[in-house]
Amino acid sequence: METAEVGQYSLVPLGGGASGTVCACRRGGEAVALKIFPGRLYRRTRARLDRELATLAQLADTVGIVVPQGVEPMPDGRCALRMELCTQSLAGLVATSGPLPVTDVLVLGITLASTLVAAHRAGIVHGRVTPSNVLFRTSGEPVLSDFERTLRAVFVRDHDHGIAYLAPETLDDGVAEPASDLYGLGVVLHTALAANPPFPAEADAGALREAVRHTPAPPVDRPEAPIDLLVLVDQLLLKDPHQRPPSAEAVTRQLLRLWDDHEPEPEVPGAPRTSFGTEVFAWPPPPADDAGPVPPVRKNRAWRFAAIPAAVAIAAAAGWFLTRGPAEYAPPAAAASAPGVPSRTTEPVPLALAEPADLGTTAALSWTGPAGWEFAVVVAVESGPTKTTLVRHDHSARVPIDPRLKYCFQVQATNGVRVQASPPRALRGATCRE
Ligand SMILES: Nc1ncnc2c1ncn2[C@@H]1O[C@H](COP(=O)(O)OP(=O)(O)OP(=O)(O)O)[C@@H](O)[C@H]1O
Repeated sequence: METAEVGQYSLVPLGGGASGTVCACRRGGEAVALKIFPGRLYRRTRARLDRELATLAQLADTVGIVVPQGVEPMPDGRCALRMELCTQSLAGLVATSGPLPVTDVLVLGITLASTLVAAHRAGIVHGRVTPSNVLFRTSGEPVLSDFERTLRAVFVRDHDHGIAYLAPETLDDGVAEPASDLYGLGVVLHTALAANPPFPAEADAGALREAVRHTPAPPVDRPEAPIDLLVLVDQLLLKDPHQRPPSAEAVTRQLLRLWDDHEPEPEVPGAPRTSFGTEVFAWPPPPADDAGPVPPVRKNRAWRFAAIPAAVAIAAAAGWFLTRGPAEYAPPAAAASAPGVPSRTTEPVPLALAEPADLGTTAALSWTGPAGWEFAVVVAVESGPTKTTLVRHDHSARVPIDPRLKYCFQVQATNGVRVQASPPRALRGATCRE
């Protein structure tokens, strides 16, 4: 792949369009993705973009999305949006590896549907959920990128761009609603299962518009896939937004039920495996005096993703738990076996939250839990809102609190297959339901 040197930057172009060219960028010891804009950003656009990024950053606490880290100047005077560098997109993955195993499709679906739950609850509609906007982290975790609607509004693309992936109701005016994101999820899952989108992307634009508007999506030919998964994909791709599943929550619940019933495919020795975590571009060899760390090139590493990312597993559990109303706690056993929560085995693991320390405007929490699991802290105001924050492998956290209010706390743990919750702990005499 062609590499350009710009000042101290080594740039490998990954693709792009009207809103900019995305490049993998190595500079010093750091590797990032840069979306380099074709023109300058006006002050008002920049302010709107900054607000949008701040809102997205809140979502990134609980679900997998690529949140750009900010706009920065380039050595050649252009400016660029800096993002974490992912390995590849779903579009790239199916182009090289073919259809994904059903296990991976379920993980992908649960991850993306949970992400849409969080986005839609925050009032954010993505509007372009497509296979090239589904990326994979180096860990293999699938993430949704390209949420920045501000850029799409400023750098307007060719009217026919990406119509193979767009919901029929958005073809004319581009206005997307939550149901349009569900259609996008259908396109993504169809592509993951069939290695092609439902309608051929290379078709003539007029014929493609007609097909997206009127032709029923062709069924996916995967006899080994659960029939309910194939039916769900068909429902997501219905032309009438009102006939699609009612919400991202409903889709997440349905996918989690399928996950609970699903037996992962046995590995066939020598058979090609999905490589969610494989890097697809090779950096040029570093100059001899460049001793800084560079990201490892793992061109042939096959990596099978068969666990739900911790953030998503916890968000799914918390989502269920929250639908029961403010400050209403599910008992730990119920949380672990709640419908919709990944729970292949029910053997409890030791997980206990110590008495919280009241520091006025913060509470200090600490807990014990199984090694290697990831944790999230649930903070609920008595008869008020609840917030869940992923803290990964830490065993303590300080959380901001209002000195006037009573709180309940809980810790949730996940190994990517199960979620378990600690008994709740009260602060200032709050009543926490067991
Ligand atoms: N953070 C990133 N890390 C790695 N690759 C990325 C990253 N962001 C984008 N890409 C890849 O760069 C390419 C260009 O992305 P871009 O978002 O500009 O356009 P697109 O996704 O192809 O089209 P659309 O405008 O319809 O979303 C895509 O192939 C995408 O998968």
